[in-house]
Amino acid sequence: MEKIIPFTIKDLAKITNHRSGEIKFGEKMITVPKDTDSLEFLKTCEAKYVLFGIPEDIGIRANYGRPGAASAWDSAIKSIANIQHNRFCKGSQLFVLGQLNVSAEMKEVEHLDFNDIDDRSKLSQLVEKIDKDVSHIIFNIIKLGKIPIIIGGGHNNSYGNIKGTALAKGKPINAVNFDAHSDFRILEGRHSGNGFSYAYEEGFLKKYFIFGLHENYTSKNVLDIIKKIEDRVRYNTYDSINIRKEKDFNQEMALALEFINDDFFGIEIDLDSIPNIACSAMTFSGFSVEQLRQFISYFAKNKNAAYLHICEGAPDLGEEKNNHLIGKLIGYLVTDFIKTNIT
Ligand SMILES: N=CN[C@@H](CCC(=O)O)C(=O)O
Repeated sequence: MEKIIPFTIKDLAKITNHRSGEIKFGEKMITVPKDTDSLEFLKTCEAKYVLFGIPEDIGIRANYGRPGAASAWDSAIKSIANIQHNRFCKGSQLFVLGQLNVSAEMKEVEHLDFNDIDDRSKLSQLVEKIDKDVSHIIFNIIKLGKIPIIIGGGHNNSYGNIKGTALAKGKPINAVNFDAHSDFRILEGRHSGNGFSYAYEEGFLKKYFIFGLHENYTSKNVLDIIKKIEDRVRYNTYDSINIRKEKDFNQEMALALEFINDDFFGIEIDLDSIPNIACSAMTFSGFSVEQLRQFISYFAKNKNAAYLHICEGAPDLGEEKNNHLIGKLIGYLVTDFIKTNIT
């Protein structure tokens, strides 16, 4: 776990706005004591959930996207530290592991250009490097019987989450992905658009349900591939649920759960499925925040839910005066997960 920058009690104190008569998550969340190995500490720690940040956007750059998602972790942890610790949710359920140290990699990509074939290959190689670290860390967390809550970063990190969980569980896992995009693009070198196809091809992902695909942004090629493997990969579209009303949101959640619930599954949330959220693939049309919150609550209730990954939110691409809002949204999603997760 040497690639982790631990989050200390001092870091937490700096971002918590203390008020007399109130108790904030920042006063109750668990951090690793000074000079203690995170993993050793985690073995003895009672908190069930492990918060882990991946402040990178290299996978997004390698996918011709707009960088900015590296800033979501900072924004999220600041918001989470200021949630009220009360009868509805307790900060002490969360261990703040810290963030993946990607500073060297982020420096390296500053001047790389997606349009240059050599640069693109360098970007993909760096994504592979991050994949290894992410899967190693997720493996260790899950092996200890804990539940990771991962704040990205690009959706490329679905690969490391799935691989790490599968290795820890000793078998391939399933995933449900609330997303406008399939991220099942061809195996052309790693990036944020092919985390699930790589995990599938390499045998870490068994069954995959994509919830709320945007019909306008899914290629014929991907639809054809998915059609051929529909015993293992299924989807519904946002358009068929919220626009044409051919399908019902709640019934679709039940169908998706039935599909993936024969084994452990990861819950993947891409914030580019929600309108007006600053993201690489920002949109004005999509499911509401309330639908997303209901989705997390619904899937978290199941004992097979192995982790939660929230990604692609990019405060740096948002309005300067309101760039705390993505962190605040992530805070709601994290507490929705904790409040209903019963594993
Ligand atoms: N993870 C997101 N993948 C989408 C969006 C790409 C982008 O614009 O950043 C995709 O590959 O289509």
